[in-house]
Amino acid sequence: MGNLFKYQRDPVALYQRHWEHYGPVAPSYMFGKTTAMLLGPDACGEALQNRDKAFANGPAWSQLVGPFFRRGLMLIDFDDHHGHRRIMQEAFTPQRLDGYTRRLHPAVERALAGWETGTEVPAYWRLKQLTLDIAADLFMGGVGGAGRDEMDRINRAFIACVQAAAGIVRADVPMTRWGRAYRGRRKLERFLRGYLPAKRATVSDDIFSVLCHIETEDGDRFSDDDVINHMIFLMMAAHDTSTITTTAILQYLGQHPDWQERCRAEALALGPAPDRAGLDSLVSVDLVMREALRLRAPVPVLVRYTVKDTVVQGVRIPADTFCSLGIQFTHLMPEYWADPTVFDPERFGPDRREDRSHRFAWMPFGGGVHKCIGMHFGGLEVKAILHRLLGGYHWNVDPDYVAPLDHHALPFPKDGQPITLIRN
Ligand code: HEM
Repeated sequence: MGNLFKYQRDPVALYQRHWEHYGPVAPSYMFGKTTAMLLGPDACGEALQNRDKAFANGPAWSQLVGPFFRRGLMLIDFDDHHGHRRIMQEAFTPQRLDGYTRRLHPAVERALAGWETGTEVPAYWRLKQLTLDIAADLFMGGVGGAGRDEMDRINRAFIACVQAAAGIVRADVPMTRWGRAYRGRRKLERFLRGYLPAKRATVSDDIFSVLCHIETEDGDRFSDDDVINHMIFLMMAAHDTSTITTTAILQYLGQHPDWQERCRAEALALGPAPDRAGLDSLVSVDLVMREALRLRAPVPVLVRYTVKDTVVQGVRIPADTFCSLGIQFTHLMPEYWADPTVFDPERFGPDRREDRSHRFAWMPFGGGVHKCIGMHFGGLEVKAILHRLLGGYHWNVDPDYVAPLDHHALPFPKDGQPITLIRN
């Protein structure tokens, strides 16, 4: 297993030790092979920019979650990726984002209606349910006959697919992470394929329908398999990352009542259902979101695989090397950030702009051709949830609380991050 267990215990500590010993390109042993850790903005930036096309996504991410998110946009490369990305880009134009924003508010309102107040709730799990409900609404246009139990099963299927990243038995074996993930994938496919004929037949403004009907100027369109593969990856990418971000923001705002008040004042000034420009004008919420994405990057490590020999920061990396890019580690480097572990959203303010200390100092959405295609949508979703939470509730979190993060796949608080919402 090599460094796998050390990673799961404390990834940043593991990366720090390698940085101190080797610098920006560090050998590391994992799954019986020598891999390369790329540490700091220079090494990560070189891999993300990928000037000599030596780094591929597919063979790297496939080793972690390949069978479950196969042919998702993040798992395909080069010309194939370029073609699919051009089509998918059509689903994220400014006009489409305006439409999604209009649908966001009622979806958030419906999802938040069931939240208990005055009693402790596990914020992470509630938000995960909420973002999945939003995804079902915005991505699928509602889920017709599917009730709460069915949606819970869908949520568990996504969780199983994501948790496969930490599987040790990497085959379809019952009672293992991969076994559960294979079952989850089959469930998701059945679920989505059931809606496909109706989505092909009529045009609506949800992402499922958009993927069924979009066409580039050259007439390129997605096949049925493409639509299903992209939907499964998109729904996972959209709901997991937004959940982690919103959970972290709830924690920090609960520990910093001054920031909570500042954000609330902005939210209340906007009215009940702000449009995209309105959400984008939530300046303090934006600073807090950037800081939360720095301190708790939802994707703390990116992975790549070298398809030919290459050189990073003067160090030769041979072909067929699995590489991990230390995103979270870079976000905490004192060389680029003042008091890096302290919550200080003003560091992103116009007077300081610490994120400009290096082009790749802050990269929660990655960079280069695979940079997150949903980053604007994700920001709008997080802000729409916060806008409603701040407008309706307040909350406190013990200033000494440190989220006990599970690092088997994407980082989440093992205790669910308990929180008590009080109505304003
Ligand atoms: C806070 C929210 C989010 C974060 C932190 C995040 C992070 C990332 C990162 C780091 C990557 C790059 C992966 C790589 O280079 O290997 C990525 C790619 C991607 N993300 Fe996001 N993401 C977020 C929200 C979303 C949302 C809301 C969607 C969809 C609506 C989405 C869809 C995608 C897709 C399709 C890719 C693959 C892009 C490509 O390979 O061309 N993400 N995301």
